[in-house]
Amino acid sequence: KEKIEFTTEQQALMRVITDAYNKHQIPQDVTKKLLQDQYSTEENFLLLTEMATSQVQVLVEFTKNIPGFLSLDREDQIALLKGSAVEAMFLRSAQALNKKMPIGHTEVLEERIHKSGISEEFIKPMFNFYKSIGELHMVLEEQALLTTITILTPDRPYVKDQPAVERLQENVLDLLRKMCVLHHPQEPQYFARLLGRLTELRTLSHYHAEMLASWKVNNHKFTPLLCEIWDVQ
Ligand SMILES: O=C(Nc1ccccc1)[C@H](C1CCCCC1)n1c(-c2ccc(Cl)cc2)nc2cc(F)c(F)cc21
Repeated sequence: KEKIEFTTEQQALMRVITDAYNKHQIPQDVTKKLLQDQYSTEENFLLLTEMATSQVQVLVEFTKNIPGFLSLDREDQIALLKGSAVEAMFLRSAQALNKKMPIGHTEVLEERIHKSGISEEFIKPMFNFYKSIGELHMVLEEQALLTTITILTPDRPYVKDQPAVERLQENVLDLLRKMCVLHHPQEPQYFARLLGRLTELRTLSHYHAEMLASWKVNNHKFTPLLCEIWDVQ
């Protein structure tokens, strides 16, 4: 049985990333609203654009806490944020859906998302992804590290100094690998499965602009920030 040791740097990194991740409150707001009422497709679209806009703002704050992120080239910081915002939102959505809830709440939530106005063709791939995240039963630290790894993806468009991003990402990957052995000792392949989800996440995120454009509403209005980050309008 492998004895897991964390260096002092890794312990500090884990604490900083987990604390920053815990500051996010949006997913609870979304699930609470969705469980409270059945909204029209217009109201759901507005809720999505509002939530997604604040999610981007929260993501910017989160990245400031990633050790070394602010030392990256300024334009590369923007490229990493722009390249990961949609994926981070879908990851948060998956975690929101898979949170432990009172009996029957998850079914209501799923039903309301099915009926939210999203076009049928995207329901299946989206819920497949949510289910595949749920099956992993990630602990909070793993969720926070996986989001960080998504942000620190070196091969995003327009990133100039990829090696600098790789160095930061490697530290987080090393830490995540240890956390996986610690929390899932019976599943030696768990870390690999976790990283495999990032491929599924990237594929799902390719559809996001189409998912929004095909939302069953007459007027697809976006905030300026979403137009910037989400390649819409
Ligand atoms: O807002 C959202 N997700 C969000 C989460 C975290 C942070 C920011 C946004 C939206 C809702 C969907 C129903 C209408 C209202 C918005 N949302 C999505 C979702 C996101 C983007 C596209 Cl293109 C399609 C679906 N999947 C969800 C799963 C959940 F358990 C869930 F609770 C909310 C979810």
